[in-house]
Amino acid sequence: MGQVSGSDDALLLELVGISVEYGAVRALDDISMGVRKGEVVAVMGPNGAGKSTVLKAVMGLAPVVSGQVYWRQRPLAAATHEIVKEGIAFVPQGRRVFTHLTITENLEMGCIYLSDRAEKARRLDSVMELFPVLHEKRRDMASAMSGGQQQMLALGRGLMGAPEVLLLDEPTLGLAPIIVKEVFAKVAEISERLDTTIMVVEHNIKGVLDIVDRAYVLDKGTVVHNGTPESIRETDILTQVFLGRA
Ligand SMILES: Nc1ncnc2c1ncn2[C@@H]1O[C@H](COP(=O)(O)OP(=O)(O)OP(=O)(O)O)[C@@H](O)[C@H]1O
Repeated sequence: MGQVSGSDDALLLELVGISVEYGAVRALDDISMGVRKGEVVAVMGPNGAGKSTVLKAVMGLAPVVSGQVYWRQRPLAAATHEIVKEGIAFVPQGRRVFTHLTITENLEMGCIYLSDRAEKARRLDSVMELFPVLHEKRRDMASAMSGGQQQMLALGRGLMGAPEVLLLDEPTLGLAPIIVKEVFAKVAEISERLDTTIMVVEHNIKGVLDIVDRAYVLDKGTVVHNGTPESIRETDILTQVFLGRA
């Protein structure tokens, strides 16, 4: 968890009254949430609660029917590729690495819009320093990497945009327990070393609560809890939503 800075409680990234509809399915129903500079915030909840849709709504990838996303207290109305340039990176569920490209080429895709070659090289160096495995395998094709290594690559590619906020969608999905620990440790390290603000959607409740400052619990498209990991551990809110009693 990085240093939470700023003179007030202003949210760096904020969703206000957001509703999303996929045809007849109301995936998010008037939700409000956000993240302060330096915070690591989790979004948790059962399958279909709307967690991924929260991140997609920020990135302009979900059909928002009402509400507004604010970035540094200003409405965020840019197209998806512009949002990345604004300083918000999205690491999608399932990693989505380019298997037919090398590790280096995959990383470079994270700042494809950048024409400054020296800056691109600087970012490559710093990402490879953070992820020694990517440096070691930099000339290998991504298809030759394990699931855990591909997740590190997806994180590294997100960081190539030098983001202020990193949005992570289920970074530990499908990984072995020992690798899950490594991924959480790396997310915590990114927060500590780079002071990156992080919003992470996770199904691994125990693991994620150990690395976040705060968490939102979603159920059926609404926010049913917002608080510290301690506040969540002290209530039975998770039992209620996961057993369908909320
Ligand atoms: N592209 C889509 N078209 C239609 N319905 C969708 C689409 N994407 C999501 N939904 C529906 O919206 C609701 C919320 O989905 P979302 O993926 O955000 O949930 P989630 O909490 O991330 O779930 P999971 O843990 O299963 O990924 C679900 O009912 C889902 O079926």
